[in-house]
Amino acid sequence: MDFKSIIRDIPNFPQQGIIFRDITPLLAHPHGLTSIIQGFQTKFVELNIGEVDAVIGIESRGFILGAALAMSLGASFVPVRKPKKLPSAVYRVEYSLEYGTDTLEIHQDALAKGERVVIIDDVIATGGTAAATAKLVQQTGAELLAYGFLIELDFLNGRKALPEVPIVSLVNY
Ligand SMILES: O=P(O)(O)OC[C@H]1O[C@H](OP(=O)(O)OP(=O)(O)O)[C@H](O)[C@@H]1O
Ligand SMILES: Nc1ncnc2[nH]cnc12
Repeated sequence: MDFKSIIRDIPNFPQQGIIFRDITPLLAHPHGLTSIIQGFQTKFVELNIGEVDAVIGIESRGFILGAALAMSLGASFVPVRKPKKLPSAVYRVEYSLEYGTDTLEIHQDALAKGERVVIIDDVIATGGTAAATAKLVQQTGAELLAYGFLIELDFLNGRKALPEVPIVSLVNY
């Protein structure tokens, strides 16, 4: 499937100068989500990352892709959320976005030490969100195997902000 031809470009959203890559038309396509998940799985197999115990999905668009991948792999799904959403004890990290700053949290008991995990999100821009999520995973003691992004904005060099694990992206701009 030609993802790029289905993803919609919205200029000047949510701020002047940003081209927002809108994945809703791809999610609306009857085979869109299946093709994305197949894309992740094929690339993870090629990279030989091995058995995945848990998929970490980053709020909110990462929940859609992460939950679908977890189902397909027969793995756990663990949400990383914006602040004050998770009800039990959390680890917390602050990070920068392409536009603004934010905080992310994970439940302290969400992952066991040594659990083998991948982090999934729709977009890597500056890499701040994904790097913050790796810090949260590190605090739990789980093992980060790889990242999966539907979209990578190459010109922002986000992958330079990430730890040295394989990075899969399905569409590049
Ligand atoms: O690489 P970065 O510069 O950190 O940017 C990437 C993040 O920005 C977007 O999230 P947003 O905060 O807009 O949240 P949403 O998924 O809830 O719309 C996107 O879904 C990624 O999570
Ligand atoms: N340009 C962009 N399009 C969609 N999501 C984003 N998240 C950060 N930058 C983005």
